[in-house]
Amino acid sequence: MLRFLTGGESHGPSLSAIIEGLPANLPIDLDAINKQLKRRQGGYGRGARQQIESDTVEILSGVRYGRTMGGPITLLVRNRDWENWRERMSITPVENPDPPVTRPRPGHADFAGMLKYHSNDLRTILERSSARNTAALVALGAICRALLDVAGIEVLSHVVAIGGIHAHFSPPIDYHAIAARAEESPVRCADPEAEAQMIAAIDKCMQEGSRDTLGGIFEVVALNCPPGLGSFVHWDRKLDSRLTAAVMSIQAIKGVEIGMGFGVAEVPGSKVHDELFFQQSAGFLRGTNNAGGIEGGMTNGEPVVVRAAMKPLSTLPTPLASVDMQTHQPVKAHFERSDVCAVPAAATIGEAMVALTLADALLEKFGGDSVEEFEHNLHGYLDAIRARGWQPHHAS
Ligand SMILES: Cc1cc2nc3c(=O)[nH]c(=O)nc-3n(C[C@H](O)[C@H](O)[C@H](O)COP(=O)(O)O)c2cc1C
Ligand SMILES: C=C(O[C@@H]1CC(C(=O)O)=C[C@@H](OP(=O)(O)O)[C@H]1O)C(=O)O
Repeated sequence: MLRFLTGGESHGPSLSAIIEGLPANLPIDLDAINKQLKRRQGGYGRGARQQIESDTVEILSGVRYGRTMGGPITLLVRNRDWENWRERMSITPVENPDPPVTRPRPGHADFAGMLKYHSNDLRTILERSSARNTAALVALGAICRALLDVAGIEVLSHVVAIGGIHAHFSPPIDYHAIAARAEESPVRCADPEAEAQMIAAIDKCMQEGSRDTLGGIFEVVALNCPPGLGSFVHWDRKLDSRLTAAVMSIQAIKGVEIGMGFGVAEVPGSKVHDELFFQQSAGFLRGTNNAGGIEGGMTNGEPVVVRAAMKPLSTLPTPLASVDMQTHQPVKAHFERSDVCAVPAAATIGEAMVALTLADALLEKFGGDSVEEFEHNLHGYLDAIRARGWQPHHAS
């Protein structure tokens, strides 16, 4: 069983994470983790904070000579901005504390958090509710990718919509090509026409007089998952419920769908279900992948396709109506600084959450205290299903 926890505040000294349950001898590449952290910081529309931060990981336990040792792995990502917040984030009481921030931002965790944690200062709420913590999750996801690599699984993403502007792709869909093109795009969108319009829409939201924020949709795809990860036997073993919960846990994500998603409700079954074929040379084949690679809570061998809708960020430069939590007077919500659009960053975080979920599902099915044992179990299973006609298709 894979277990992980993160700690840390947005403007505290650092973020930290512990992950436990990964097998020994898994290769861990610091550059590969840092590459993912850099991807998360990128994307057109991010605010001034990303110019302060330059995220890199430090590994404090669980790895020796570039390989896991089988024990808990402890990670640290420092917050550079902490230097500017030392006094305001002091762990010990200070003589002149910062005045409390009392004007909750509609849409953020401020209002419910202040009531729930009996706080008169929304700063104590935003520090942990902030998506800064996703840097720790992306570092964890990067470690899990090492296990996915052993199984040949790739996790990719791209942005499919920002501010109501949608990318269009004509079949056949080549996920490698889409992800490679998205990697070059400032908004991580592989459709050049939509990309230009998305950039223009973000620019508009940065201009005086029309300042605002934008949400959107990203898609995460996991290629080469063996059939049979997850299970239908209990609600909490179903892979679709685990993937959607993991992606929904990302700040500002308000909808998650797998494959055709909500579209399945609109058309008859004959237009939804992916017909099954068999060819001696290729094994089992599907004509379509409306199920998004999951049937009955299990991977079916097709690409796993997860899409998520992100709301526009709630720290608005032209703040919305709020109420001062001390005086109960009508006020404008608190504003310091904010991202305008973080959908490209959220796509990277979505990949990390999918990688964490798939690593957990792989370990549940194949187990093993060492990578060698894990591989032995994995190959034993793959040989067994190959004997029944299954073949990997290494779908693009
Ligand atoms: C990568 C990323 C960056 C974010 N940046 C901001 C931001 O700059 N300003 C903001 O108000 N919300 C931002 N958010 C969203 C808030 O963290 C989120 O809306 C808030 O915690 C409330 O949670 P909820 O939207 O899930 O209900 C960001 C989210 C992500 C994933
Ligand atoms: C720090 C990050 O994102 C932050 C997420 C966030 C929020 O409310 O979620 C608010 C902003 O924080 P700040 O007010 O310090 O600029 C973002 O910058 C990050 O992604 O590294």
